[in-house]
Amino acid sequence: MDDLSCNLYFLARVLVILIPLLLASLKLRTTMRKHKPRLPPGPWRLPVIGHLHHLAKTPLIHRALADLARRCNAPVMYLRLGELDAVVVSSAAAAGEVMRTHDVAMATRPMSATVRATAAGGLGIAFSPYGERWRELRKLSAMELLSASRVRSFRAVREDEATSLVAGIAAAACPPGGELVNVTARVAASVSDSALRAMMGERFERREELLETITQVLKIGTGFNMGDLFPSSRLVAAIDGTVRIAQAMQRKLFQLVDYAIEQHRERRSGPSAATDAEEDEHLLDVLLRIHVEGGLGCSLHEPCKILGYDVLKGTIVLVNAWAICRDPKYWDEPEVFKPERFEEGATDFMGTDFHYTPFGAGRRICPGIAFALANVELVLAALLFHFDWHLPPGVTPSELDMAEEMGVTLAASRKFQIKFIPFSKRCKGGDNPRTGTPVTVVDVLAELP
Ligand code: HEM
Repeated sequence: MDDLSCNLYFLARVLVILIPLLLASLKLRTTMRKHKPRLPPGPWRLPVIGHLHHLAKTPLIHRALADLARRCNAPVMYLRLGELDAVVVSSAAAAGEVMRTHDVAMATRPMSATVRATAAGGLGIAFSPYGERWRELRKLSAMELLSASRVRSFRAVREDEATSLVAGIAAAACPPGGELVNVTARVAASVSDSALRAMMGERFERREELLETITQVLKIGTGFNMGDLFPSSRLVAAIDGTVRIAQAMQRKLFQLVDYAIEQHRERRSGPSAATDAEEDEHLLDVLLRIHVEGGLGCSLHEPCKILGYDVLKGTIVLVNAWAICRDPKYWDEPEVFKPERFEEGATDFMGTDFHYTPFGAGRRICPGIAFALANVELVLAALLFHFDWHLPPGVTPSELDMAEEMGVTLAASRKFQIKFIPFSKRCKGGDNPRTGTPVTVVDVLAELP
């Protein structure tokens, strides 16, 4: 074979290999373009950190996300947060698609490294992946722990705690003391005691430690620590240190719960056990019974579309309920305190109106609604009934610092000091017109619908 034939033969062989490859790559590109997901819009991003720099202005992430969504005019917005893909939902219509239309696909909560450490990998109901185990836990909550009849059974505990709260404030507020009262701390302690007594039947000896640990867990579990955003990097996790702190907290929580179980078991087997009425069953008894009797997988995020945009498998979907609750599209003067906006009862808070979802919605809606309402309603009604509330001298309502603190739940960053003036008749133990006896918190309860 001469040189020319040799070259032509070589060229032909190259072409025979290249042309199919080129055609295949062209076809792949056309197919990919045709099937390229239509991701939601988002702001400009940087390498490595993605969109994190847009959130650096404030530690209050919900505010930064709301601001960004508004500026991008994006009720559904895509963000790359370090190594994580996230979609932020900031409108009621999109929230409805997440929590109703795609309820099943969204039913496994994302678990950041910090949450994984504090929640022991998702053993409890709140972070258990959607599946058989979660269904069992949910059934247990609905039928045994948080049912309407169980919540009713703790009525005496609630009334007792509310009475102590009112008495404590009255003692501090009545002359000659007449001091300012830290209402945040007092209400938090009272509601916690009520919940702990419902769980164990007694005040927990190590209550302060337990409440402090829970408060810390709620503060660090937001999912926005550096270790959460770069989960594959051991270096970032080591420098950030939050996961290590979370592990220590989880150990502490388990220790405290073990202690509570032991204390409860001892009490149940002690001399008073025989006199305990059968209906005197607390939440810990129910759990221990089920543990003895026996009883008690993971389905992930399918890809789906929200308002026409593709949300890919593995994406974290954040419904910014805070932003939706402040959207003038749904609320008249959203930043103004107007309790009368709820008077007609036109807005549902049980997960059907997606512009107001304080308890969430869909499959993972809060199962503790009845328990929560019974406590909140009584405490608020008792304090409003017994006292006139005043701000500390010289402070006007517009000067009140209403800023919130970042955490799993958003609490006011500042403790509220209130001057409580007992309504004089009630302060002196005035008469209940029906019974002729002093008005008590039980009378307040009776007035409730
Ligand atoms: C005013 C008080 C409360 C509020 C505002 C509240 C709010 C919420 C919210 C927003 C969720 C997430 C729902 C979702 O993902 O769609 C939730 C979940 C949950 N809440 Fe509450 N909650 C309150 C009180 C309680 C109480 C008193 C209990 C128990 C005694 C409780 C137990 C739970 C549990 C176990 C979950 C996780 C449910 C699951 O993942 O299946 N909550 N709560």
